[in-house]
Amino acid sequence: MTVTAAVASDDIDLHVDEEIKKCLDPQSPQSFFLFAGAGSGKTRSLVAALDHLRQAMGKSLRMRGQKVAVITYTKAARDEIVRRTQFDPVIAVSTIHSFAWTLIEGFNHDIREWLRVELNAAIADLKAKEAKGRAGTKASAERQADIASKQRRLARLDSTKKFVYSPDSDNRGRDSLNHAEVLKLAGDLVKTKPALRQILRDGYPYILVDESQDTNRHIVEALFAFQASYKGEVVVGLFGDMMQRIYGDGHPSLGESLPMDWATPTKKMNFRCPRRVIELINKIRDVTDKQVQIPRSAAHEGHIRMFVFPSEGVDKAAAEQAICAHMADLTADHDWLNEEAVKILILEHRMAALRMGFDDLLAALYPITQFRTALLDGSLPLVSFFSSLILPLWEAKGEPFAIARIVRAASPLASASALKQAEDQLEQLGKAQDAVDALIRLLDGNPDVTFREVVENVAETGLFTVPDLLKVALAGAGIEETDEDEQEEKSERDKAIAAFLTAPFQQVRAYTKYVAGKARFDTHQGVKGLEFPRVMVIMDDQEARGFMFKYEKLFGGGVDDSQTASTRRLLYVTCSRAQRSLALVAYAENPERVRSQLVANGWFKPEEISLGLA
Ligand SMILES: Nc1ncnc2c1ncn2[C@@H]1O[C@H](COP(=O)(O)OP(=O)(O)OP(=O)(O)O)[C@@H](O)[C@H]1O
Repeated sequence: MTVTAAVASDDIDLHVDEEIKKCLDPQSPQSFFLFAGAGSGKTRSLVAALDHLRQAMGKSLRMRGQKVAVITYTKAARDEIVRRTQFDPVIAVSTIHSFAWTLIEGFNHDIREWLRVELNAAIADLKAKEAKGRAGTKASAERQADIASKQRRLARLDSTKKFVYSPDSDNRGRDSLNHAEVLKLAGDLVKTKPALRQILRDGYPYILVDESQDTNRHIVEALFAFQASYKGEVVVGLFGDMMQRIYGDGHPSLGESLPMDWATPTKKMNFRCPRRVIELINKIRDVTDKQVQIPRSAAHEGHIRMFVFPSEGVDKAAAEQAICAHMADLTADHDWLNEEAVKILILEHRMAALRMGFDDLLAALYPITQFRTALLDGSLPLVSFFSSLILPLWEAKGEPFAIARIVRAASPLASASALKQAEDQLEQLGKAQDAVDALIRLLDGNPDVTFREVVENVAETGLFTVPDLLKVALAGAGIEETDEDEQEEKSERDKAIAAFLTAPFQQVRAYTKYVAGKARFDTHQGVKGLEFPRVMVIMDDQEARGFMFKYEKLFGGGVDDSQTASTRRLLYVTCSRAQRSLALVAYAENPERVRSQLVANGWFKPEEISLGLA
């Protein structure tokens, strides 16, 4: 066997993990920038680096009270790294927001002075805009309200002793900082306060950042400043891929003009995708940095197909169902017919809601900014009242023990104090049972029952405690019918809750599945970092309504501007999730133009694109 034959081509990137190990050597620490294409094993290299640090350095880090900081983009990614590093406490994994807050929490004086400068600058800016803008308009009224609110906050600053923040909430309290402020503040303070950089060095001599192309630019700049202050003492390791930059928060030119002392290992292989998908994503990438990936030797050929439909007059759900059947035939992979086994990527949550049947619920509440995060993670009390109490109770019908468990845990009728106070405990439990029966009768009796009817039923029997916002909405309904002035004064939020209450209760079932991540739908952005055997990407500019991405422009050979560029990057992310086969579905005003452009630019072969489903 010759020496070259012994080096299998699949090992071409093996040296990268060795290079990173060298960077982590405490005798000669070196920062590094590992940027490489999709599926190249960046996350795997991150975990390998952490394993190495735990083994080689774990003991000495623990003795000095130090930790390795890992910053991830999402909570799901954080949990995954925690799991893959066996919950080792020497590895401190956090999202960017909690990392930033750990750095600055308690620096109340610095926070106060920073806020004073920021608020004054923002007020001056708003006043300048107000002087230039037209008076009496909605924009002017909003500016004035904003100025007044910032002035009130400024006036409160000196009496605020302690600033508070929670990475997982809306931070609406008087002394709260908001998410954007915490990131900018942490970035600015690390850049300008040597003492803070020193604390960071003492606590975290290794800082590794996953998905750093999308990591907030203030924090990224602060990490560069930190590394520059302690060259040869600390390691900052950035993992990412500029082609997968899909949020506006990241540093647009990250990696350009990198300091000379940084190592830049690169990877060439894509371990995830089949050959045909790799060929496609190489083409998509071609107009940017021209990085070309190679498949591993055992990679399958795989399948890609593009289906283009007119944007109007198509039954989209039926078309997508038919595409699954078509893909099953084409690929001889019958799991395309299995709901659970196909990941369908949509551009915005509403597209999933329409397809799954919870559109009224989402359309009512999504526009309210303060509800949005909790609505999408399933924790909004006014909906979780239905999704985690009423729905499970109904689903437990016929299972007395399961019902009793829910009632005992949550019903005031069966609480310990209610039972204690009751003269006859059995009679008290009977009341709870009657309330359960009344609710189930209502739900069974009318498939179109609304959220309002359900909550009214529960309020009447007292089966569960109704959340305050729902109570207010129920009471407000009387006013709305009789007093038009009152109705006008209702806030957007109250209107949204009222609209939600008129939606069919049944919609909560599909909603619950979607927010629990158990549906086949996910957003294009939400699947960054993940992989699935069968992927269907739905591109529909019209349905996505004014979204920042425009597929028809990208496919139709429109002007190459920042919108086309960000759409191209998003397409790169979605296509590169596929492990076996990939179906792209575009709804376009001019399907024929899309087809000819995609064949002309070499992304697809003519037989891989169909107009409609022949
Ligand atoms: N050296 C390797 N040998 C075998 N499988 C690998 C190797 N490196 C990565 N993989 C596999 O390839 C897939 C992609 O790896 P990983 O998620 O780490 O890539 P990534 O570069 O972080 O991807 P992306 O940027 O697309 O999110 C995973 O299934 C992983 O287990």
